[in-house]
Amino acid sequence: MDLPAASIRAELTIPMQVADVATTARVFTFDGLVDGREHLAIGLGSYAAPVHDVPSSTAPLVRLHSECLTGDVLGSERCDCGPQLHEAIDRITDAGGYLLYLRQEGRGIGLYEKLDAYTLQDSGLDTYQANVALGHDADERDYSAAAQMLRTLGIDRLRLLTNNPDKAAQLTAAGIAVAERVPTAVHLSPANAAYLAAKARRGAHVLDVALFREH
Ligand SMILES: Nc1nc2c(ncn2[C@@H]2O[C@H](COP(=O)(O)OP(=O)(O)OP(=O)(O)O)[C@@H](O)[C@H]2O)c(=O)[nH]1
Ligand SMILES: [Zn+2]
Repeated sequence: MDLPAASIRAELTIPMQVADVATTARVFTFDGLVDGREHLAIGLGSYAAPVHDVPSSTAPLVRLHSECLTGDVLGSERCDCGPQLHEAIDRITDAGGYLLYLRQEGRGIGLYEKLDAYTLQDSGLDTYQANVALGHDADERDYSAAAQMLRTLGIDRLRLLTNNPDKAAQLTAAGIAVAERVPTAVHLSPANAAYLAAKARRGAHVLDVALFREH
């Protein structure tokens, strides 16, 4: 699939403190992304160093993290996005790689629509049925911009931290080699059990029960 080339718009260093872990992030913004959204690439560990210092022989650990304001910022327990974000920051800081923070709130339907979908879920629909009831696809995410960002950073081969095979399939179709799919933990809480069960039932995610972590 031919994607137009993007370019780096700015590159800056941000010192971070996440939970107990202090780390440094190298943050990139981009021009020319196909969906016009303000996605970030965040280099961690050895990739927090300027790109030209990074050895090209190692496949970086990469997570495509879809924005979830309620989970990432507010600590909502309706989903497992917040703990997965923190897990990704820890693991990528150790291994070296990139967190792509993708502005795909609500699997691409936006924040207000996601909250409407939550209301429908409170009256009995599951997470995918609620999207469809609102006139959306079950999952509207397209990872073309993520592939453009990776190309721009000089990454054409990576290890992908995810339980979602669609992310690997879309990157592969865009010409990025996924050397390995590294499972992310499943962070189980009473409030997100139905959501995780719906994901497992739909079968589009590989949820390894051994990786379920109780809060
Ligand atoms: N529409 C909708 N979006 C949701 C809901 N719960 C979480 N999300 C969004 O789903 C996205 C995260 O997707 P998940 O299916 O949890 O995980 P994933 O990114 O596909 O897979 P992993 O890489 O394994 O974490 C974020 O954008 C959340 O805002 C929901 O009930 N409805
Ligand atoms: Zn979430």
